[in-house]
Amino acid sequence: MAQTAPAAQTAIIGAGVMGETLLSGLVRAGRRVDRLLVGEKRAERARELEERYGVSVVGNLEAATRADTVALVVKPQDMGDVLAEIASGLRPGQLLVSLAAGITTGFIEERVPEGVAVVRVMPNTPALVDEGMAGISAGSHCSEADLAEAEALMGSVGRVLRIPERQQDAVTAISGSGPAYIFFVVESMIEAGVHLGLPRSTSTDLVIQTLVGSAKMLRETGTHPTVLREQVTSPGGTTASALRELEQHGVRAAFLAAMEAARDRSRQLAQGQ
Ligand SMILES: NC(=O)C1=CN([C@@H]2O[C@H](COP(=O)(O)OP(=O)(O)OC[C@H]3O[C@@H](n4cnc5c(N)ncnc54)[C@H](O)[C@@H]3O)[C@@H](O)[C@H]2O)C=CC1
Ligand SMILES: O=C(O)[C@@H]1CCC=N1
Repeated sequence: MAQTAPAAQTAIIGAGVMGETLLSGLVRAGRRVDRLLVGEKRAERARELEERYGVSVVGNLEAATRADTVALVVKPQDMGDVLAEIASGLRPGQLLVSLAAGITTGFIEERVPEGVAVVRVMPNTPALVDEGMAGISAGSHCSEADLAEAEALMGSVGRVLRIPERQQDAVTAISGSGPAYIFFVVESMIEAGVHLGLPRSTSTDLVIQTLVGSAKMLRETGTHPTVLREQVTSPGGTTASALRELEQHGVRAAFLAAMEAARDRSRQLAQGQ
């Protein structure tokens, strides 16, 4: 009887917020848990993941040696140490997918054997509900098949866009950090509702549904946000009064400054700062 080849094995090294987001997404997408491995430094966290997903948590070197695809999801500052730990177990033909902000494919390629393919990814946390946005860029020894493999990995938890690596710091500032800006706006609107005298639960319901409805309109109508904003803004009405305050408080300029700061921080992380 013909033997079917076992499914490829994927390892996730670093299973904090983003690593678990990827792990849970792969499990939801139907990936067999016995084809997944995790490397995680904190013993308590490792136990938690073993109990929650039934996944094997092993040493980083073992995870990297046994896997075909290795996702690196540690902090940028820990990347050098992890690569030093796993380099001896890596071989040509394997794929390394880094999800770390700032870290370039060049940084990784210098520290692993030649012929190991590297893809840099900037994901975001909405991947937890399969609505992630990931920008992916090929390293210098990366084939179309490698890039497609990384695309499939991230595609199991949301949308994927192929981008030149020089755009990665900007992508980090927009979609990588972006969910935090949105949650910050949501928090601010909920607090404002409480100031206006609404019960907190009412204010929370109103803000969240307004956010979801607005996001759906953006995606489903394809109408430009300026047009959608104008449709809400009746001449001499309430929205115009509110928007004048936002302009006077420099909110638009604040968003530009914030995203420039995030982009610059991503560049600094690349220098190990
Ligand atoms: N949280 C987010 O929204 C996003 C995070 N990222 C990137 O994902 C990476 C991880 O970020 P988070 O998950 O937020 O951080 P985190 O601190 O929640 O997770 C990092 C995990 O790596 C583990 N770790 C540290 N050193 C290790 C080692 N030597 N071996 C094995 N495990 C080790 C830690 O114990 C921790 O569980 C970062 O590089 C970050 O830039 C990218 C996009 C979005
Ligand atoms: O704050 C950070 O550095 C990471 C990268 C993008 C989102 N979180």
